[in-house]
Order: sequence, then C-alpha cells, then structure tokens
Amino acid sequence: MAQPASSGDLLEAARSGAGEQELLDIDLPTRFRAAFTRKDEVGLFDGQADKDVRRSLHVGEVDMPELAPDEVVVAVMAAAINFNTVWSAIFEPVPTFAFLEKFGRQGWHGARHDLPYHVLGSDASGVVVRTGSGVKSWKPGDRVVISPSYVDEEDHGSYDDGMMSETQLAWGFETNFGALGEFCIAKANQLIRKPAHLTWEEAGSTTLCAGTAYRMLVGRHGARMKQGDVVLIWGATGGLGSFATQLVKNGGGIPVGVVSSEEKAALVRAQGCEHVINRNELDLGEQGLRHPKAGRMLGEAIRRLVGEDPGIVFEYLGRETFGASVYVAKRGGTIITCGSSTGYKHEYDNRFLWMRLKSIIGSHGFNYHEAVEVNRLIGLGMIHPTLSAVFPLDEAAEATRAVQTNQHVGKVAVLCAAGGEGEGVDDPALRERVGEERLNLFRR
Ligand SMILES: C/C=C/C(=O)SCCNC(=O)CCNC(=O)[C@H](O)C(C)(C)COP(=O)(O)OP(=O)(O)OC[C@H]1O[C@@H](n2cnc3c(N)ncnc32)[C@H](O)[C@@H]1OP(=O)(O)O
Ligand SMILES: NC(=O)C1=CN([C@@H]2O[C@H](COP(=O)(O)OP(=O)(O)OC[C@H]3O[C@@H](n4cnc5c(N)ncnc54)[C@H](OP(=O)(O)O)[C@@H]3O)[C@@H](O)[C@H]2O)C=CC1
Repeated sequence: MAQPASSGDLLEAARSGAGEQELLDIDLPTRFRAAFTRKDEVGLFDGQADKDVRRSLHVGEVDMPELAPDEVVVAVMAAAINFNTVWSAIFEPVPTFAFLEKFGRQGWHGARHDLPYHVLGSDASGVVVRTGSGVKSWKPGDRVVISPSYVDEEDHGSYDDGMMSETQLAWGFETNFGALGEFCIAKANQLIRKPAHLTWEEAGSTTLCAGTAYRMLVGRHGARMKQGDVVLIWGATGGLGSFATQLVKNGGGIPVGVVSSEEKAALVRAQGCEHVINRNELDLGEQGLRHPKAGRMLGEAIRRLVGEDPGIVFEYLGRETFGASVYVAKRGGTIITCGSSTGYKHEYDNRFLWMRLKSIIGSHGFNYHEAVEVNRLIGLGMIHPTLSAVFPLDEAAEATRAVQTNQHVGKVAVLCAAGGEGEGVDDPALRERVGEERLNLFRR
C-alpha cells in the first residue's frame, strides 16, 4: 500500500497564513487525524450505568474523502465539544450511524458519509485549503468559522427557512467529516468569515450554541423576545445558557439564570445577569425538580427576585425541568425548547398551559441567516465567546467527558491544527476594545 501523504506541510502553511497559490501547491493529504466513533462499537454501553465517552471516542487516522463541487476542505484550527458529540459517543438516543446510512440513501453526495466510523464535531474555525469546482465566494486561505446547519438548497422546503427542509442535517452529527479533526469537509454555504478579534479556539466554540440561542430568543421563528421581557434561563453558565444570558441582556430583556452552584452564580452575575437562582437551594429534597411543588417553589423564588413571572422560559433539559418550566411561565408566555438532556418523555400539567394561554415552541439549530446574524454580533464585540477550557485533539475524549459529566462551564474547545492557544487574532485593536477580561470571563 502507498505511504499516506503527510498532513503536516499543508497544516503548517494554513497556520502561518499562506496565500491561495501556496496552499494549492501543497498536496492534500490522503489521510488525517480525527476523533471518531466506530460502528462496530454501537452496543458498547448496553446495560451500563456510566456510559463513559472516553471508551467510545477514538483519535486516529481517517481517509480524506472525495470533495463534491459545492464543498470545501478546511484545515481545522480549533473545534468545540457540543452536547451532540456526547449523544453521538453514547450512541443515544439513536446511534448516529443510522443518520449516516439514511444520508447514504440520498445518492453519491450522501453515500460518501456512510462509513464504519463517524468523525464528529459541529463547531470549527479554520482555514479553507481546497474548494470544489462550484464554489464561487470562497478561496484557499480564507479564515472562517463553520455553521453546523447543513441545508440542501435544491430542496424547496428550505426556501423560506433552511431549517424547514426535510433534508436538513446537523453537520458532524448527522453527517460525517465533522469538526474534530485536522481537516473537515463542509458545504461552502456553511462558511462565515471568522470574527477578526477572536483566537481560533474562541471563534471555533461559538456558532452552534450562540446560533441556537439566537433562533430561540431573537429570530422570527422563536420566542421573539422584546425589551423588558423576563426570561428564565436554565443552566445559565452552560453552552446554550451562557449565550442566552448575553442575548437577553443585549436585547434589553431581564434574564433570570438558574445554576447549580455559588461559583456558577457568580459567573452569571459577572455577565451582568442580576437575578440568579441556585437550584440546589430550592429545598426540593430527593425528587429535585420533579417534586410536585417544584414549579410553585421556583415561581415563588422568581417572584421574590424579579416581581413578575417569566414571559419566556429557555428550555432544553426536558424531563426534569419541563413541568416547572410550563408552570412558571407567565399567562400568555412561551416555553421554547430545543432539547431534552434529562429525558425526552416529559410530563407536565396541561391545565397550566391551556388555562393560562401559554405556548410551547419547538426549536432546532438555526438557518444560515441566523448563523450569519449571530456571528455579526460576535464580530461587533456585542456577544462574546464563553470559552472555559482547551484540550489538544488527542484528548478530545477527555474534553467530551468533561461536558458529559457537567464539569465544565460555557464552552470547551479542542485545538486541532492550531500551534497553541491564543493564535489567529486578526484585529488586535478590536480585541483590546472588547477587553481580555470580558473574553476570558469563563476561563478557569
Ligand atoms: C444543531 C445541532 C443540534 C443538535 O445536535 S440536537 C441534539 C441531538 N439530537 C437528538 O438527540 C435527536 C436525535 N434524533 C432522533 O431521535 C430521531 O432522528 C427522531 C426522533 C428526531 C426522528 O426519528 P425517525 O425514526 O426519523 O422518526 P419518524 O419521523 O417516525 O420516521 C420513521 C418513518 O416514519 C415516517 N413518518 C414520519 N412522520 C409520519 C407521519 N406523520 N405519518 C406517517 N409516517 C410518518 C417517516 O417518513 C419514516 O419513514 P421511512 O422510514 O420510510 O423513511
Ligand atoms: N436542537 C438544537 O439545535 C440544540 C440542542 N442542544 C441540546 O441542548 C442541551 C444543552 O446543550 P448545552 O447547553 O450545550 O449543554 P451544557 O452541558 O453546556 O449545559 C447544560 C446545562 O444544563 C444544566 N443542567 C444539567 N443537568 C441539569 C438538571 N438535572 N437540572 C437542571 N439543569 C441541569 C447545567 O447547569 P447547572 O448544573 O448549573 O444547573 C448545564 O450548565 C443538550 O441536550 C443538547 O443536545 C444544544 C444545542 C443545539
């Protein structure tokens, strides 16, 4: 078998800011390092209490796939761990190989993804090193972040809102060749210019959570928060929560953050969120938030703090919190949900929904417009990264374990091809104006 080409030269060139021709002059390697799960390990955790992702997430060499005309190869400088990487690595609620098989049935484009391994990761920053023949707006050398929305523009369902097409996918979760590798493959319209004042690891850890929170709170498909709205945010220092808190403040709303420790409460306050509730101080006993009076007790705490009920509840925890979320929302209020970390079969008392005219809205990801809009806010220095820790690619499984066990705050990044932390800043003056203190608020 022929010796695989080394990825080192191209990565070094991308890192050091080489131009288009210089990058094109270096061969694309046939193999590269990446973090992946294996199809033959799908049953690994059957019957086990601790589904430790360090057993299922591997780092090793994978093949460079063939590039489609509408795609680009990006040298990934940094990627982030999102909770979907945890779901993928525990093979729940559906082994992601089922998504790859389904994608494979769409034809040649999809069939490339249907492999016995799955390269994960849905957030990245990096440098374009190759473009397909149909790509017009991007060239090798461009410094980008990658939106995880994977939308087929030929599907009529995507015309009004990319998220409404049946073929819409989450990149690196329902597609292969995701962010957690030295290289990744993305559709050209997933690319957005990298916010110039951020490091690779900051830029690579924002789009998925910031974009999801933007659609849920600000975009026309979500709760459409207005000035003065009280918004209850579960897990206000988590990936989604840390961006939701900022978006509410930035839009003139009144965030009420829920957290599980005093250290996290201090972090939420440092983000300018005055009202914080430590859920462990609600005195709910063994049943926790599933206590029949949890909604009432949480609601009383909110009324004491703010003086009114939340018009919007920012939900993604599901089974444990959903009943309380429906209860505490104000008359006519909205519970907006994008997930079910604690279980997807929810129970809530429907009388409080219909008698008080509340609504539940399901939300998922964000369309390209929303991805660009939220990155614009980040690029303007109005919404900030919430990076807390950085791991090398070889320790991608450790990084994922930290998120799986709720040991983290904000976002956890993985350095893929970047030489070290702190690289990639293109606009130091803007960085100085935003301030290191604000950009490093979540660092531990
Ligand atoms: C941006 C990043 C975000 C994230 O990462 S989110 C976090 C992680 N995501 C998750 O945890 C979600 C994981 N996904 C899932 O659990 C599953 O993915 C779904 C439950 C969402 C869907 O599962 P499915 O098996 O596709 O469900 P069905 O829709 O019931 O499809 C099975 C068959 O049922 C047909 N069907 C759908 N709706 C109807 C209907 N209303 N009446 C009759 N049939 C229906 C379909 O077409 C299909 O059929 P056919 O198998 O032949 O293709
Ligand atoms: N559909 C979509 O487009 C998207 C869906 N998601 C989903 O949203 C969920 C959250 O993602 P993300 O924010 O990145 O995850 P994180 O792990 O970063 O944050 C989750 C937060 O939830 C809180 N939490 C954990 N357990 C409980 C509990 N039992 N009760 C109350 N709060 C709890 C924690 O805060 P604390 O302990 O301080 O209370 C933690 O900070 C995941 O299920 C993910 O799959 C995420 C992004 C996009």
